[in-house]
Amino acid sequence: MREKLTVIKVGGKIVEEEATLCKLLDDFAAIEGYKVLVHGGGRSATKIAARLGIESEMVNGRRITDAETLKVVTMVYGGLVNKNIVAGLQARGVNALGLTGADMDVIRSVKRPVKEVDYGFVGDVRQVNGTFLSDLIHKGVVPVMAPLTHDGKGCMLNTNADTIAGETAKALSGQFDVTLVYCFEKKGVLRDENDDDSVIPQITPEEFKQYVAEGVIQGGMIPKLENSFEALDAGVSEVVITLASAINSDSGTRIKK
Ligand SMILES: Nc1ncnc2c1ncn2[C@@H]1O[C@H](COP(=O)(O)OP(=O)(O)O)[C@@H](O)[C@H]1O
Ligand SMILES: CC(=O)N[C@@H](CCC(=O)OP(=O)(O)O)C(=O)O
Repeated sequence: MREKLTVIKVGGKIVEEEATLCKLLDDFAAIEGYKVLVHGGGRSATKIAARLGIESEMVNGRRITDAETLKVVTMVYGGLVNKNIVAGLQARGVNALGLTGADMDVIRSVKRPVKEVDYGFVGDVRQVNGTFLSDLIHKGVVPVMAPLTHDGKGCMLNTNADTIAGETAKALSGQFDVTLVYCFEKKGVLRDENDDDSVIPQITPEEFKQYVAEGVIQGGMIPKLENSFEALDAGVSEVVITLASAINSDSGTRIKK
């Protein structure tokens, strides 16, 4: 039987506020067994870019990343956000190691080809070094992954954090029985975004299509669910979308194949 591993992805709204981040780190530290934390930080990047006079533009949930924006996201995700989380986990007795995709060639990507939109320095994941990550994890290290990849030719690339989480979970599913948890500021996927108690307990691909057509699921939730179905198809055992402060409970939305 494969050993259990939990991959938690935490988004920008949770990491930018000290109180919600501290609670998340407490809860993450309490998870038993092997674990990986993947973080976003889009909101922090947008705010710091604005302070530097750089405007942010998102298209279909992805940041248009020109050369100046790439410098900002590399500093914010690979530096500020990642190291705050690593230090916070070390303070809680978790032996965290912060990684971008470039470190030890963990995640290699290719610059997204220009079609209708030119995303600039955005990377589509091609390869995750699951063996290296699995060796680290077995040594008692807890990887903390930033949403940055590299092209193998010297260029860092910006990659959506939900995608990093999905791809990491997929790469580790050969060695572990992986549960992927997307946690954010709502209780799960909601039937009515304004009603916190309208959590949809489980979603199949057919129901997903229906909810998108009805406008129930929209925006950033669409790629999150697409990543979830892809992860399940690739061997991840379970995918849950839930409230950040509830990662150690059974609440939230379970994604079904
Ligand atoms: N049915 C839904 N239930 C919950 N959230 C939804 C739903 N449809 C769209 N959303 C939106 O999806 C967002 C989460 O996606 P995103 O912003 O990409 O997350 P993250 O904070 O994890 O990066 C929520 O903040 C919410 O506004
Ligand atoms: C290419 C791309 O869009 N990258 C994302 C990476 C950060 C992220 O995904 O952060 P959240 O999880 O907080 O949204 C961005 O720059 O916003």
